Amino acid sequence: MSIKFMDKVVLREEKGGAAEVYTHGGHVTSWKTSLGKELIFLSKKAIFEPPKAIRGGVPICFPQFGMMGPMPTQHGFARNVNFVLKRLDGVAPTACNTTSMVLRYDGKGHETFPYPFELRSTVTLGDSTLTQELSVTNTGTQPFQFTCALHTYFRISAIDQVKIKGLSKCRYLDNLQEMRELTDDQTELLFQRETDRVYLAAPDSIEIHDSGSGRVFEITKTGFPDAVVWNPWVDKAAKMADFGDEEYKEMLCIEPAVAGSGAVSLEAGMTWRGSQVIRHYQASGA
Ligand SMILES: O=P(O)(O)OC[C@H]1O[C@H](O)[C@H](O)[C@@H](O)[C@@H]1O
Repeated sequence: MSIKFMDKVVLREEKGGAAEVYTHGGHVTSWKTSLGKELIFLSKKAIFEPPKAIRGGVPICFPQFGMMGPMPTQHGFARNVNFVLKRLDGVAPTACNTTSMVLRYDGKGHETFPYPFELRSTVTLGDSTLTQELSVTNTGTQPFQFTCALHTYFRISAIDQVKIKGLSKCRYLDNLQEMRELTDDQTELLFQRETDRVYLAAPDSIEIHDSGSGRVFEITKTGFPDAVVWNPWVDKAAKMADFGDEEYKEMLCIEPAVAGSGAVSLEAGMTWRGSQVIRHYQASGA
């Protein structure tokens, strides 16, 4: 792992849980239980050198998810630039379980996205929960459209030990079949190969059940209509310079997204909001 000096905020909650958020990309890179167990995947080969995006954690994809928008670069540019720490009204200076970071863009620097905006991400650590709230304000005079995602990399015991509940019968776009629209006919989603899907109008509650650790992650999203599910598997892992060849076995991305269901249109002066709350618990009998 290559690390240059970068600012990060360490969040702590009363029971002993902790999380880390870098100002680079407003990027959550770690979330640990009160027993010190890491819940978020961060690649051992992650490169901490702006403008490179950090591999793992929770990259904020904005103002574009994937190639769904006018920009030539995958996932927009918020994950490549520095956010500014924002003072939270009504929060005591000693409170250390929440942080708010802001990216202000003046519409200059990206020819294909000439629209000023303010993007704010607020991360709050609770007892067994991590909440991330995004807001986007159009600070310009023209309406604009955006797609986005909270590209969350979960740390799992082993990819053959996890299943996803909540996506059965959902329609999805398969990124491995030129975005062909299909329906998920499995009752639970298991992983035996590369998976890269945009679930359309996905339920707001999705669960990861990890039988290896006995852990359940319950993801509750609001504002994001879609959910992306991604695991690069063997060949794609081998092609990524900042990702270990075997690391696909320890991670799984579930990403609340504004993607296949269509972009958000934001009028001048208006604000859009989206959030996810991730709760973890041990399954009974585990
Ligand atoms: O390599 P990145 O630009 O970080 O993208 C990583 C992955 O992000 C999303 O999950 C997309 O659906 C995938 O197609 C992409 O490979």
